[in-house]
Amino acid sequence: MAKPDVNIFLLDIEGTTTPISFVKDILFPYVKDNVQDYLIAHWEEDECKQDVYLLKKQAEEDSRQHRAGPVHCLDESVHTDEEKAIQEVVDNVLWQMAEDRKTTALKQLQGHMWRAAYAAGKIKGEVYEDVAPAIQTWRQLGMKVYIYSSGSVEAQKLLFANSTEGNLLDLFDGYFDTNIGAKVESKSYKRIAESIGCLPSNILFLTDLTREARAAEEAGVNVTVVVRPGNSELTEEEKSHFQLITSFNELPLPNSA
Ligand SMILES: CSCCC(=O)C(=O)COP(=O)(O)O
Ligand SMILES: [Mg+2]
Repeated sequence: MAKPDVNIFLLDIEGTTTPISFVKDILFPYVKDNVQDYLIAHWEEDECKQDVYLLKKQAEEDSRQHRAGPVHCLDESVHTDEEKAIQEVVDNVLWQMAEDRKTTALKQLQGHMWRAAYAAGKIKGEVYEDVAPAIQTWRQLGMKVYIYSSGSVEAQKLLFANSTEGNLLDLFDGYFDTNIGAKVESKSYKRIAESIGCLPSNILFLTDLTREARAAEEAGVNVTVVVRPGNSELTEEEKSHFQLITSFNELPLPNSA
């Protein structure tokens, strides 16, 4: 049953508003297939330099934490310094993606790469059909609606601006990404509440991942787990612990309980 003090919805993207298959089979392969050409084309541009700088800082942190990274075995005699540097970044990006890392550095580069793909009409952001009508109803009832995804804010806006359901940007009051903290850490949800200017108990977070749901709960945020085709199976304990919905239409509206 919805809690009466909830007046803010916080929505995950992958597995919640959007099929996991869109992210795994369309967005991520686009990056894997194009990262080398993208870096070669944009290497001298400020935005790309900033992306590479962040990736290098992350690689240094990973090395300090003894996380296994890619091993470089380039033949010095046939590669220029620039080719070598680009190949190292490509290897790092592919390694992070194979591990499904959610680092801010990786997500920032991915967002910049998807910009061109959306602009060229090569990609359309998939959004479940129930999402936009439900959000419109919530907004008519005076609720505020925010996004919290590991994808960068720019990537989030691109997806919703160029979606299968049209331009949905007007539906959202704001966007959060990992710059506010990781989705599996409870302090991220406290920071989000502070940033919105509300109490954690005013927020209802919708996500497919129970690790994120538990972190939000720990912060005092209300949680509903979204079960969509292709999402990870839930354990019996998870099924009984969390409120579950398979469509946004099933959500009991706050204040209607
Ligand atoms: C903004 S679309 C890209 C989604 C993405 O990169 C990702 O890692 C999925 O994260 P989410 O937190 O939405 O599950
Ligand atoms: Mg998700």
